[in-house]
Amino acid sequence: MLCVEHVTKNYGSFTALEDVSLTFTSGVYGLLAPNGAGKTTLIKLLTTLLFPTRGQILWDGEDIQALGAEYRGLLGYLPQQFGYYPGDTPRQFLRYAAALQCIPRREADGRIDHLLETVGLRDAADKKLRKFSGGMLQRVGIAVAMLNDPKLLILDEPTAGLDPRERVRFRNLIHTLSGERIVILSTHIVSDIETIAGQIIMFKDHRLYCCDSPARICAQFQDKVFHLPAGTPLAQGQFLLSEGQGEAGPVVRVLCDAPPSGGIPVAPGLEDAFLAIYREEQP
Ligand SMILES: Nc1ncnc2c1ncn2[C@@H]1O[C@H](COP(=O)(O)OP(=O)(O)OP(=O)(O)O)[C@@H](O)[C@H]1O
Repeated sequence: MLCVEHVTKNYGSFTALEDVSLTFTSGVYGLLAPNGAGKTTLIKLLTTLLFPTRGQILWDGEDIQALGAEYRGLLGYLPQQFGYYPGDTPRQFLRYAAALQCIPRREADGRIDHLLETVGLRDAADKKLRKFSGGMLQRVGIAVAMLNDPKLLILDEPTAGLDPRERVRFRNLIHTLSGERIVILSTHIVSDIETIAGQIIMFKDHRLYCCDSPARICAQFQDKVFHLPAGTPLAQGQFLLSEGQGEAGPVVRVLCDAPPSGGIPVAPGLEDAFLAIYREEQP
């Protein structure tokens, strides 16, 4: 079990995270917040690339700083951008990564075959990485992160830049790999985690806003989301979520406490919740 206890992280006089407490057991956790909210900061703290200004992070009750290499040995991490040698094949690159982790060659080779199969790269195992698409490279990255069969798998915006098909494929892969481990996945793409994250963590004003299931987060906005015909002037207290196509033509999706005249109630989705929660924060 991983516990973040009252963690604050300052960069000089700027507070990126303030008094954050979280408990992670097994399953997929999605870190969902707008750019600059502190997702990468939390990930760097969890991967010991940064240390808290205040508070502590515990793995099974022991401080991860004190555990050091022992903690990093049970961690798999895919950063936003991972470095690789374009002239390598996935198999060569995975062997290199396994050697860095001191995994014996024979054990590594068996594991690499299994991982290449799992991430759907068996047929491309001996092709040069320079020829790979973004999605294929991300699958190599996740295979590297899985080499040590980690108990804790951390993925920082793993689907950024992938096309929809690769995104779905990657999501399925994460779901397959989650099993008994803790998977923490950062993103600002709602659809990436709506279906696979059991718990969604949101930050607001650099503090923890919630850690809850997608259904419970959406339930806060039950009976508050409506379709109105496009072009309807919005009254006070009505917030425009998005524009789109309804069954009877173009519509606007509106958040408001009382049903607007002519409004058709619709079930709130996680994207509605995201837009509603961060409505004061203009990009
Ligand atoms: N080394 C640093 N020095 C000063 N400020 C920093 C530093 N790293 C991050 N920040 C600031 O801390 C805040 C949180 O940054 P962080 O990268 O954690 O956000 P994020 O949610 O991961 O955003 P993104 O989705 O854009 O990566 C931002 O305002 C950022 O500018």
